[in-house]
Amino acid sequence: MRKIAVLTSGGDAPGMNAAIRSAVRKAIYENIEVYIVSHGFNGLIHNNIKRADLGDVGDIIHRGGTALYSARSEEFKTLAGRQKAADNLKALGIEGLIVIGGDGSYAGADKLQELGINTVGVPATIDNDIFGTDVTIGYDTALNTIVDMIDRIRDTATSHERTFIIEVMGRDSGELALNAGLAAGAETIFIPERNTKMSDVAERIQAGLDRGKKHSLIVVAEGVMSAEYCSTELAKYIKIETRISVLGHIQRGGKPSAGDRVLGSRLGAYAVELLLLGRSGVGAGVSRNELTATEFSYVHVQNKQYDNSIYQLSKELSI
Ligand SMILES: Nc1ncnc2c1ncn2[C@@H]1O[C@H](COP(=O)(O)OP(=O)(O)OP(=O)(O)O)[C@@H](O)[C@H]1O
Ligand SMILES: O=P(O)(O)OC[C@H]1O[C@](O)(CO)[C@@H](O)[C@@H]1O
Ligand SMILES: [Mg+2]
Repeated sequence: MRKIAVLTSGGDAPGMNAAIRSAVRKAIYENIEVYIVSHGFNGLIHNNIKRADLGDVGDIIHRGGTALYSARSEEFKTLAGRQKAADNLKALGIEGLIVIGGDGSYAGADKLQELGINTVGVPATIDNDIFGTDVTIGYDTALNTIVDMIDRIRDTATSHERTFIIEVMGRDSGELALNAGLAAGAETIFIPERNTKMSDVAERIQAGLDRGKKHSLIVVAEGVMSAEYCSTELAKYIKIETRISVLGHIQRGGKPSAGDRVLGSRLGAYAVELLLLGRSGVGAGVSRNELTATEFSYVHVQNKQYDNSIYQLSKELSI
């Protein structure tokens, strides 16, 4: 393989820049021509593809977001859109594509393969919802951001003796909510992977009040319900003063943690190695600190396991 391209797709994630830099520089190190595509799959369709040099990825390793811009491309979901994308790559002689993104981006990369482009995925999403890797690029930074925000909320919750309901991102995954809840010492965590009864939550809050505990933190994953809905439902069981806080896109921005930079650097370079080994249709990952490659077909059908012991521990510690 002589020419490859790199793009970022889906929600941006801190550490994507480290992965871009690593893929580009590793390719150059291996004497491969490397191209950068801006605006995700839309950029492929509209031919936003340019030859990259070492300097094109300089001074980005420490920045949040993605220097290549990202997109959610509806056109790429059509065969006609994907055909244009594949034709544009082939016209430049590009045989391999590294897709840095989430599960949706993997689905797109998988379909592009069918049109004769070798594709390798690099898992980057704050949601940590990709099977085949213990952790995705961006998750660690987002988790730390959320915990920092909840710490701030705790200050005011304590001062006013209130219950706060904090809504966090994660789409259908409870990973962010679960681990942020444990790390921030939340009393209650709602995640899509578990069914938590509002009546039980109200009972726990009441038991706390009876013991003299005045404030409470409830973390709710957006995949379960909104903070607003949670507040309305809780009010049916217990009369307490509540406030809601929707953390929103603050969770996605910011300087990548050292962990995300290391992960991005490892996986970006590994994706190049996989393409050079003739692999296609696989997602790069780390499992128990070893680099791994998992077939997209497997990634799509497997659900990432959540760790119930973390949920249990959080419950035991937050009485
Ligand atoms: N089934 C599919 N076929 C073709 N393309 C797809 C498919 N699913 C997703 N894509 C492409 O991948 C893009 C990114 O997917 P999506 O919006 O789900 O984000 P993601 O990669 O999962 O990242 P995140 O969840 O972190 O935002 C979509 O906008 C679309 O262009
Ligand atoms: O930025 P958008 O398009 O509103 O997407 C928000 C979604 O993207 C993510 O931040 C990443 O997948 C999800 O947690 C969230 O549901
Ligand atoms: Mg996704």
